[in-house]
Amino acid sequence: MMDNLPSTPGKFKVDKPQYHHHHHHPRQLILRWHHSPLLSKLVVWSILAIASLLAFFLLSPTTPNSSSTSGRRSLRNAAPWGGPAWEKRVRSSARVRRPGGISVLVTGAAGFVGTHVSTALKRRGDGVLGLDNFNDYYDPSLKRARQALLSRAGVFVVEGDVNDGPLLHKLFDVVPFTHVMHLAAQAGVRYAMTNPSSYVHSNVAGLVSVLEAAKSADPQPAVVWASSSSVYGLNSHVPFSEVDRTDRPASLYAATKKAGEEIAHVYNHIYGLAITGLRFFTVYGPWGRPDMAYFFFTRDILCSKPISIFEGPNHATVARDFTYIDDIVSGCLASLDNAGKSTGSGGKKRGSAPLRVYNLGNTSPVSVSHLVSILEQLLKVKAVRNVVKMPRNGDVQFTHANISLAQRGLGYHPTTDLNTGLKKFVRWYLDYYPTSSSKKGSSSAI
Ligand SMILES: O=C(O)[C@H]1O[C@H](OP(=O)(O)OP(=O)(O)OC[C@H]2O[C@@H](n3ccc(=O)[nH]c3=O)[C@H](O)[C@@H]2O)[C@H](O)[C@@H](O)[C@@H]1O
Repeated sequence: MMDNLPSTPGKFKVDKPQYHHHHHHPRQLILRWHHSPLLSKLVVWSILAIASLLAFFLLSPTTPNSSSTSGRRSLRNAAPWGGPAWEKRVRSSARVRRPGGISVLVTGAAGFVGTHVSTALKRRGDGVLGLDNFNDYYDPSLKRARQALLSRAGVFVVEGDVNDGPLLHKLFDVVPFTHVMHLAAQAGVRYAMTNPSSYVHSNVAGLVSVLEAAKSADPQPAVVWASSSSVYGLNSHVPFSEVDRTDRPASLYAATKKAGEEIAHVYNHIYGLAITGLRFFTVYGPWGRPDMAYFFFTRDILCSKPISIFEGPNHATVARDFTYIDDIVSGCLASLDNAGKSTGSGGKKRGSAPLRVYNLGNTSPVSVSHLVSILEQLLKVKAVRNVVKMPRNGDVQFTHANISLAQRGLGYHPTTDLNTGLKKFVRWYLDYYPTSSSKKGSSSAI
């Protein structure tokens, strides 16, 4: 499956911005030199040379904000943006429809968490504008289905990349967003060994691009973004608390999320941006990510394909603090509501602003083998289990969140146990892939 993935997934090249820069026309410069024909000729030639160089760099597929591999996707694949009709859709989607409501730019809106957070915000009357590049790290048709869901809820998703600075600036020009919910990222712990550069591109460069746009915006929004439980890495102090060490990541994915937390400190310190990082603990549920174990275990169990269950050294169990999507959504909304205010404007800091990190977990780790048992019960199909030694490709043996900080700061109280949450996932799965239970031996539905 991994072989089909692009080297840099989803880095859709976006069209050049459609607004105009006001440069002096070259003729205005030339006219001043009309009394000296040689000089004017020289000037004309240098201007032409500079202009063609500029045109080369601006139109080349490897402009600074795109990775070299993204050039494989030609400009014609990009969705156009800009223009009065587009701006109207953007404004309408971002319009607040309740007193005291907030207006949120949600990046990664067609992603798993992004879709749920966007619809929840819209439901309570907040303004929401989505941004997503619809990359093909996993089946883009699932993202399109989520987009349809969002569209029915009144959320417009702009098709573009977080690395596209001009697009972000344009969005902030059109809408004075009060908040940014930055969820766009290259997820997945093990895939980082296959495609390391996509993690740097999305999770490091992409985050910087979003924070750059946010710090320049006037008013500056407060930023809430997705970090990861994986930042705890080799930490063995349980349950994981925000004060524990996070300087020993076990995967490049974790390292890019940890880098993001340090980058957040910089933008808070220099520009007065209010920033909250959320360390999500293995989030699952309806409309989830097909690259996650609970999802592909379900698919594979249904078609009697063997599944690999990892175990640690000396047959130690591997466990995760699986957290249900609705609990995560509550935590995200509470984070937005408690984000505090950015103090700067137009790139200048006016005072200190909050900088926070919260664990959003479930506080009850479950072994992978028990997760499989629950799925077997719900699907009424026995899994073909292969217990294998956990490969050394980034996984940690267990995660367990201490959530007291989020309880105090956000009123975060997860209420869904794994059994209940998986029941809802399986119900959705069988509804979304209706042939999956009858079509034995085929996994083509995904
Ligand atoms: O908590 C997080 O921050 C991370 O949670 C998940 O990462 P992970 O916990 O590794 O989730 P899965 O890939 O679904 O794996 C779940 C468990 O199943 C195990 N597993 C995975 C794959 C497999 O074939 N067999 C197997 O036993 C893993 O070792 C892990 O213990 C997400 O995929 C990350 O994007 C997210 O950042």
